[in-house]
Amino acid sequence: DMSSLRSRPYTVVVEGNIGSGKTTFMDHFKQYEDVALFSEPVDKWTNVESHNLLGIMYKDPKKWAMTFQSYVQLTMVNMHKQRCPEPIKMMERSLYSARFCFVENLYENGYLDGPEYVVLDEWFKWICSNLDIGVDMIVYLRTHPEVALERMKLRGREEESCVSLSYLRQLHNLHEKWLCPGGVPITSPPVYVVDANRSFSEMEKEMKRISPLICNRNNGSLTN
Ligand SMILES: Cc1cc2cn([C@H]3C[C@H](O)[C@@H](CO)O3)c(=O)nc2[nH]1
Repeated sequence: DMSSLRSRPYTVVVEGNIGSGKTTFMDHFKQYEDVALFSEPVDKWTNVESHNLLGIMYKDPKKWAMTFQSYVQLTMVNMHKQRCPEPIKMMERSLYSARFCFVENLYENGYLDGPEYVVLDEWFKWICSNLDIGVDMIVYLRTHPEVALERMKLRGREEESCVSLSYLRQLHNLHEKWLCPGGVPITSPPVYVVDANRSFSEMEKEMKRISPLICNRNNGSLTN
């Protein structure tokens, strides 16, 4: 079959605000042996040679945003390039949300200065044009920022204790601008918007609706 011609597995990226339910959504796919799950390497971001980059970034974003986002970019490239034997690779976030949501937001808030923003963007452009960082599908867990805030508080990640509703609103708007400009989901790569404001049991139904789109891929077929 044509799958041997593919240099990478069919890649699905799960995107969404802080507290949008990405981990819960991805846990549903543990039951499929054809799907390899790659979670955000938060454990790396909170312990790089004993430095908690996530923590210091939230405590002093002006000073540490560049350092943190530079390391996030490295770990996300690593995740994109991670080979997996399974035909389907599902990633939590991507190089793209790093650039279009988080870096953009930090720059808009003045936590990244012009030179820092430009250098991160130069790295991003070089990576995109020199490495195969292809994404075949995006699942966008869309939430109201108020819902995301409540979920984030429930989870209680210490580093996020200072994250405000306005910060989540900014990130929400940047996700919308990137994935559904003018309210219309982009088609390349295709974006499946999931209403993630709903309860877990209702989300289960959504996952059952989405799963066939993801799991019944006959890889490499030209008639995608
Ligand atoms: C790609 C990417 C993920 C990501 C997460 N984060 C933050 C948001 C959450 O508080 C935490 C875990 O997602 O890291 C960030 O500031 N910049 C990021 N860039």
